[in-house]
Amino acid sequence: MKSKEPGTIRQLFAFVGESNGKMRLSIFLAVLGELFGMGPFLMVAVLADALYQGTATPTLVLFLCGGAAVCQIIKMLLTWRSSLMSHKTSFTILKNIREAITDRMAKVPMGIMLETPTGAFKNLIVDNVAKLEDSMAHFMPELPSNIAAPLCSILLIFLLDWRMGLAALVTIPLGTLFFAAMMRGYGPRMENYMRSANEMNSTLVEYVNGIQVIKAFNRSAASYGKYADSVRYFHDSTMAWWSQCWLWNAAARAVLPSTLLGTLPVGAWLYMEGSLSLPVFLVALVVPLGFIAPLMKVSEAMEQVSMIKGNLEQVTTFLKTPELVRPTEPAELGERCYQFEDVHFAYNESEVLRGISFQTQPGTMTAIVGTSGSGKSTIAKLMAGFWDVTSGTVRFGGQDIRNIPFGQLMDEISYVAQDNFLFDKSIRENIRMGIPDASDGEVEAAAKAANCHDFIMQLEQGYDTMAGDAGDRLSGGERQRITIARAILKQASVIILDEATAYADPENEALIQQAISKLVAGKSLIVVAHRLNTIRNADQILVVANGEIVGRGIQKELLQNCPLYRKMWQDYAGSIEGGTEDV
Ligand SMILES: Nc1ncnc2c1ncn2[C@@H]1O[C@H](COP(=O)(O)OP(=O)(O)OP(=O)(O)O)[C@@H](O)[C@H]1O
Repeated sequence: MKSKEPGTIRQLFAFVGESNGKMRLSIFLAVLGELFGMGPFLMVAVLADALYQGTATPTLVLFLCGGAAVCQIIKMLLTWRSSLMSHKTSFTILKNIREAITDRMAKVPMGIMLETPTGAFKNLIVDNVAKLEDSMAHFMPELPSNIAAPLCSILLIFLLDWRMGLAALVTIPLGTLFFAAMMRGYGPRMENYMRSANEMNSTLVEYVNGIQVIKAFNRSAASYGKYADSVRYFHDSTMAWWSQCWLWNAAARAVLPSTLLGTLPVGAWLYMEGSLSLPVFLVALVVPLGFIAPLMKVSEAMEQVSMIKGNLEQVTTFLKTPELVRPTEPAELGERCYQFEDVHFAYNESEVLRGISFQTQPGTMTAIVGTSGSGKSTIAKLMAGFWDVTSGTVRFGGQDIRNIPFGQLMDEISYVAQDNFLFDKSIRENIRMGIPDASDGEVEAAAKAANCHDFIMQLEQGYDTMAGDAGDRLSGGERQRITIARAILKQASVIILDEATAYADPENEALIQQAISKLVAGKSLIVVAHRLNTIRNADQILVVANGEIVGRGIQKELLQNCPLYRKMWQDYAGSIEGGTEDV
């Protein structure tokens, strides 16, 4: 419920952590600085009065001027300390927010991480948080001090003459009204602005990633409809927002500073009437001019609150993503095999797996085949613990997978996905990720087993070539073999291959198959397969259609009693004759 959500400032303070005291002190110093900032005005009032009364002496003038200078210096020092502390605190808040996000990233279902566009995470961690810094560092200490400064000025004028105090306030109701008109619907508009900015950034990242395809088809940026739409939407929503604000903003900024509209006629009338002295008249004219700037800053601070709110909302929404709850103590594992017991799974509303039950045996190969979109990869992702089941149980080593710490499960399995990701580190370090403390010899042995040693040695710097630099020169199959070398080095007891050979050419496929056979020697292998020839010798083949297992057994059995498998095999055989191999 929205009303139970803590306010923006409270939410921010939740991230202040160890710097809570510093932030409060910085606010206190800023307010104190403003109080000292009133000193010179007070001195001017006293001096003007003394001059007018004819009681001014050189000592008094010197004392008042010195006092004004000291007040100004103290104000400067206090503001400087306050600003320093608030910036430091802001960076602590940003650090805490970023840590909270990255901590959450490690705990949310891995599937969410894999399926969220990279651009969205970049927005969240870099852009959103950076925007917060600027708003926070100034907003936190300046808001109280910017409120304190006008209040002190007003108090001073009221003390000198309450009628002039009222006259100085005359523009505030009208200015506030204009300001309120500007802020109408600000929150939702801001949210819309940020959503459209995020969407534009995400599609931009997607566009850059897909630039090869766009060029290959000789298309312009505008032809990439999603990107063009998101830019247009960002432009339209920003313009709609600002055109609503501009008029009221200009009106508020024009009216608020015009305190002379009240003080000049009222003061002149009271002075001529003889009930107001000239020094008080002059002070009442000048002092309000000093509180206009802080008041304008208060109005800007209101905008900043909305900005902070919008940015914080993105952060808190992600922080509320339910995490995968796993124990911290290692679980006792039996034989390293999987048991699916009546597993149902839905990504959102619609179920993609229904009543899946099967068991794998240690040291054997289980293949999962089926029509496109039937749920094969989802089964593999549940095995890797990327998502939790909706109902039913996935067991590994006899334990419910939810009772196994994520790190322990990851030590047991190697998950080789289709989009074989290489970090922008040296190829050696990419392979070493399998076991961070592996020696160079072990890394090279794994690379040899995965049939990558030869092509790595042909690269300019061999194993020390950066994967990013080599990226263009590595074929999909070569990249695949590097990830297999990584998995070989890891020595996990279970290997999960998700469509590992889907896009390899025949020569690469043979090399990949050799690499895989070394990878899986003596291990349990689960393979999500598109090419039926790679799994014809599997110990168990599961045929999936529409989220259900419609056939299971070895190839020979399935060819006899599973019509879908028979058809897939016939299609596959036909495609080979027809010159392509995809099923
Ligand atoms: N993150 C997701 N959110 C929502 N739906 C998803 C998600 N991932 C997959 N799906 C849907 O779940 C269903 C099963 O997908 P899955 O990738 O497991 O099928 P698959 O058999 O491996 O398909 P393919 O062989 O084409 O890769 C599909 O309808 C797919 O659109």
